[in-house]
Amino acid sequence: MICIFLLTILSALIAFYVYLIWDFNYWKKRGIPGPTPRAFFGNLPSMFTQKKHIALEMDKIYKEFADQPLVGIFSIRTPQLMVKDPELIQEVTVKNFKSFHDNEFSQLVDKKSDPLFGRNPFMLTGEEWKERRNEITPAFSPARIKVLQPLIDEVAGRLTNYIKDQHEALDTKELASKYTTDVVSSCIFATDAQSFKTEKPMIREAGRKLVEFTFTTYIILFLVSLFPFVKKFKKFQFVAREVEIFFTKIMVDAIKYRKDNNVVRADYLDHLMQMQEKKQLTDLELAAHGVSFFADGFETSSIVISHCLYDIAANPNVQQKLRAEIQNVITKKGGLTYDNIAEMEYLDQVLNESLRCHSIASHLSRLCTEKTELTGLKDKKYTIEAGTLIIIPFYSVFLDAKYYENPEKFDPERFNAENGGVKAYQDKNVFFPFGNGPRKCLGMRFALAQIKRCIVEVVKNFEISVDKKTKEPLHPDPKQFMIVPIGGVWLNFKSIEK
Ligand code: HEM
Repeated sequence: MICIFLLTILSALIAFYVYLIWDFNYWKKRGIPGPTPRAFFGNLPSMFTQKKHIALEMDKIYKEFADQPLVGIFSIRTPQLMVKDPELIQEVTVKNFKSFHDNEFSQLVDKKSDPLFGRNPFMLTGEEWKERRNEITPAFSPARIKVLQPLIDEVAGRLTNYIKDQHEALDTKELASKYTTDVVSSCIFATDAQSFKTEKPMIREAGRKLVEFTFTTYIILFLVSLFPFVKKFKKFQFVAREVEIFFTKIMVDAIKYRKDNNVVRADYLDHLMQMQEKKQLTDLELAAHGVSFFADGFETSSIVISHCLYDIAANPNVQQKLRAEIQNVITKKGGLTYDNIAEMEYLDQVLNESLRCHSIASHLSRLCTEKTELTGLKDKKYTIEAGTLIIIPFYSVFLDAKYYENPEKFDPERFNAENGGVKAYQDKNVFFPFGNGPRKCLGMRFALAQIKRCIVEVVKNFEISVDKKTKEPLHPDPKQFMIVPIGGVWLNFKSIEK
């Protein structure tokens, strides 16, 4: 009896092992090079062991296959294709977009399983994605963002007052999260999130729950990597029900307040209200739009702000030059309007260089939805099967010495006008911090407006320096999905007396 039992267990283990390694010849058969995968882990063990950030793990593979345009890798047992060559990246994201319009997350949720995330453009696929993106794009026009500028200014003022009241080094990620939470909440929900006043304000806590990867999230990601077919039958819920109820109520209240008090302001909320009338959207659908803006808007921008302030603090010459530009614009133009800030060329260079040195994530992803042929260098053809997940390792591309001289150096001058500006790198397809092609970041204009306003506010009012509590060189925290430094970014702020 025991023998039969042990034999059954052994057979099951062997069957499972064979299942795990069954496809490990996939890339070899197609003539695509790649690192040897390990049973159970594939080539990206840190996705689950969390010993190293996934960006560093991918970077190791990227460098190991330095001269290869494509590298075949495995996530546990599933073949994935790392596309490294800039021309091929352009083919996937732009030229052949019709075969690569979805991303890796889009298969995990739907509207039924997760009413809020299931309606976020980032998660949608095909026609529904297109429709939703078209619906919301006008809300991010320069005119609508300009209307929000006074709200952003007000929060920038709160930020300055808050910093002045502190007498020790501050964790800039935390500081920037307070700022972006208040800006985004004021711009979408017309509500003061009170991040600078209260220790744990409700909106910030709910926002935290929206973006954090919980243990359950990791289990789901692990299971779908192990058994990819599960995605066909089962969709998941990432936003907890209580968070869904919280944000739906905020959205409904904001709209009611506007209607009851006849508030007219041509902004994002106004755009949603017009859509509600035209398309008979439900409260839940409106809340989903609001939550998309909130979730996509506060965390990403706060990471970028904290990295950019770190770069400015660590490079006193850059700080001086930037402060001079800001003073100059204020003196000549009389104030910090949306247009005046947009005209600051050096600020743009500094921010772009910071986005290059510190990508917010390891890669973009695209799912191949129909068999497609890509054309590489010397007209070499590569056939990509439907279902293949494409990994575009932008973290590594931006730090590749082939495209950037002395890539580890923070040097805003590489983006100056004499060198062709940022366009020179965009034309070579080696700079795309907001993604590329029709699926490029929808909130880029808003992100730039809130980030630049924050940087200008801080550099105008404070001399900043890196505090010894910061662990240098910065090293990505393996426990976070986005690239956030271990231990935080601690800066000292010295008020500039006028
Ligand atoms: C500096 C801050 C930000 C960065 C670096 C950033 C970066 C990105 C990237 C890399 C993508 C994927 C693009 C692709 O696959 O080609 C993306 C998508 C997206 N972002 Fe952002 N983002 C930022 C801020 C924002 C903000 C503030 C919002 C909204 C208010 C936003 C809304 C979105 C949306 C809706 C998508 C999905 C677009 C689609 O799939 O059609 N992002 N972002």
